[in-house]
Amino acid sequence: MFATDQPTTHMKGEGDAPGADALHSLFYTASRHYKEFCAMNAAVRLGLFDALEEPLTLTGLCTACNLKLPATEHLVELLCELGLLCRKEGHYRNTPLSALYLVSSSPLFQGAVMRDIQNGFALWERLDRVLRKGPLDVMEEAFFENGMVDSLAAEILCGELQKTVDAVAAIPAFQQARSLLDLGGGHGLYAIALSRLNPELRATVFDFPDIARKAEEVMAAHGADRVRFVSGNLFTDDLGSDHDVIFLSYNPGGKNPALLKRIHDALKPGGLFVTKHVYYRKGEGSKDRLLDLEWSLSAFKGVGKEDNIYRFTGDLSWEAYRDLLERHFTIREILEADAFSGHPLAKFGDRLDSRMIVAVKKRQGIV
Ligand SMILES: C[S@@+](CC[C@H](N)C(=O)[O-])C[C@H]1O[C@@H](n2cnc3c(N)ncnc32)[C@H](O)[C@@H]1O
Repeated sequence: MFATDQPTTHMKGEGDAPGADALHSLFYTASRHYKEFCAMNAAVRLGLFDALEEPLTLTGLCTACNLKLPATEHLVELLCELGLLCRKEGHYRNTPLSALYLVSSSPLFQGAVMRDIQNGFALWERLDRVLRKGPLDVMEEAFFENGMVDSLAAEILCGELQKTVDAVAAIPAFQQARSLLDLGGGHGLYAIALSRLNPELRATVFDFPDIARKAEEVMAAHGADRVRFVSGNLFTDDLGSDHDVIFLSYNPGGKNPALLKRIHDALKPGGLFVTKHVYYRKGEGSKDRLLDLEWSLSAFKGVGKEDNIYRFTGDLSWEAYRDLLERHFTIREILEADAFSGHPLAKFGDRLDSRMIVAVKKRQGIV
């Protein structure tokens, strides 16, 4: 049956037919990374890193986490290869990396980021349906509420939050500010951190009502008694007036002229507007095909999505947004992603080439 002289149509090297190595290499890399993610995720969900804050033997670990052999041995050895565990004299324990980010009691625990990535896979598994029938409809509020805000909160604590608020706190006018509005502030961490950097500042986190519970939980955990939550839709509801600072980070309205007018109206003359988003230059196409494809998996029932990642209906190009901004604000500073952003990460943590703009409101209104 397997005689070498048996004719085959697609043997490697025969005629112009390509060998399968290049294809198998794609399968291999993609599936291996996926399996590694599953292994890390299971370890977090089963509390393995929590147990390995103290060194344990394999049997000790199995008892502590109620796990079975031989799979557990393979898992812990794999986690050693990935740099998340180390083994010494028959005992396993966390490395500094897993101790800081994968132990659930750590303030920098990244479990929510992993859950959000996992939720993203559930959408990807429906790609063929999307290709035939179009994007899956999600309520905008539910989309953000469904783990994404928790994930963003965990992710930005690893660097983006600190770099961003340090850049804002370095602006002299910020130290004089008494009121700040964090529009689409979600978890509220920016408002909380900025209020710590200016003891006279009172901050309002404005977001959909579904986000209130999460934001209030974060505020309570940080004892942020000068920060409050106000619920509403930032495109239609009252944003208040005479704010000293308006902060807008990664929001569907980040390139929208109508929202810019509302922000201008809600700021006092001379007030600071700090905005951090991914912009597209005029005529620019895809920044990342994989992320564009992910973007196309779901459609908001609310603001419309356009074809590329973080592009929304009604968005202005980078040039047009900056021109409009310059008519009504004085731009003080434009920071590139390296100055404030964290590591690129799947699903909404992607920095791409985002920018942070610091602008001051001029005296005349937008007409
Ligand atoms: C990607 S998250 C960004 C959260 C936070 N600003 C940050 O940078 O980490 C977008 C936030 O905007 C909120 N949001 C989106 N559209 C909104 C709207 N129309 N009105 C109020 N909040 C909105 C979402 O609920 C979510 O909390």
